[in-house]
Amino acid sequence: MATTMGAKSLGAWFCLRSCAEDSGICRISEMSRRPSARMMIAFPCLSSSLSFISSLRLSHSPISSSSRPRGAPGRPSTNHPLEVTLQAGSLQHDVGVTFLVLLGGYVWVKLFNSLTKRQVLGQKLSRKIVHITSGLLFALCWPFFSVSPWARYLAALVPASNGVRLLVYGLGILKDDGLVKSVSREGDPRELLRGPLYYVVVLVFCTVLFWRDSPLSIIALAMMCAGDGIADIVGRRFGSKKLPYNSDKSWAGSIAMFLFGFVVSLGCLWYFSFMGFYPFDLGAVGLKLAAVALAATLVESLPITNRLDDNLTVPLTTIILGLFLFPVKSTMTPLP
Ligand SMILES: Nc1ccn([C@@H]2O[C@H](COP(=O)(O)OP(=O)(O)OP(=O)(O)O)[C@@H](O)[C@H]2O)c(=O)n1
Ligand SMILES: C/C(=C\CO)CCC[C@H](C)CCC[C@H](C)CCCC(C)C
Repeated sequence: MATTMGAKSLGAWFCLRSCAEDSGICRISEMSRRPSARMMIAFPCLSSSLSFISSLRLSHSPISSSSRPRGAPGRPSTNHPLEVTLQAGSLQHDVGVTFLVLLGGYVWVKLFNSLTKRQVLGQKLSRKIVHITSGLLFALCWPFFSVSPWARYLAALVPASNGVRLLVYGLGILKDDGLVKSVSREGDPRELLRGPLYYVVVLVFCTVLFWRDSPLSIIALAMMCAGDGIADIVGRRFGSKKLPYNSDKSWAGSIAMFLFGFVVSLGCLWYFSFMGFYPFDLGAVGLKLAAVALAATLVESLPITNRLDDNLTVPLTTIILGLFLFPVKSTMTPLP
């Protein structure tokens, strides 16, 4: 208890020091706009359990020195022992978060496997819920990583290692009926090498390329996970009226995809804005987002699914159109 309090005050002191260095004047309101500070406010239990390392993270905000490439203007790169300690602290922190998210992903897929086994959920519905939730939950964990340049690469290890897992089981090197049942349509292990594998590849690309620097990543993931996922669930149940140009897809599925993709994207943008990553202005973003959601929905509805998987076409369309509508600020930092 005493250690935690001590660590927190030390962390707060580092934050004040960092704020003062960055802007000259530091106000508490400025602190609370920072993602790590937001995290502390929103998740006090998590923040206290992350204890000392987390407290040190207070000094690692997107606008603080550690996010700048070394040698970039603003603050000279030093080898001050304190800075080395802070960097080591955030590496430990990021490794810890990566491990927790990996574990979360594993438990999540297992949970749906067990619900399917106990016939609480049908296999198709269970697979779609895994499709809707896992990528989104993964992205919602991004704010818990530090602003170190290596954070995005560590985070990308989560979908990447799931990709390796899908390869191993999809190629039949190892057998795991539970995994196959939770993520395949018909229970054929080779299916893991298509939709699910593309899905985790898209997660890796969005994490490494856009990370929390641009709303593009989260919009692409919302359209792929929530939009495409709900189209299936609603379309199968209420999709009696088929689209004139595709008898496999329905108006109900496509309308649900547009609406749910749009609303979930908005929710995620608000969440990242609440965490302090980019501003959220409904008026400015609403129409653009609707245009992106419409384009993704149209592409998903085309009769091309046999040749091109929706897990590739939907995020790709979102990103291509989104690049024009939501310009990406270049903050890619080199690996240390
Ligand atoms: N716009 C849409 C999309 C899907 N569906 C319904 O959902 C089913 C599955 O669609 P789709 O996502 O294309 O399925 P798959 O390619 O089989 O599955 P996945 O993308 O998950 O691999 C369709 O047969 C259809 O009944 C729909 O009615 N309208
Ligand atoms: C069924 C799927 C796609 C078919 O269209 C989804 C496959 C999901 C992967 C096998 C598991 C992915 C795990 C995530 C990368 C991590 C989620 C972590 C979170 C905290 C639950």
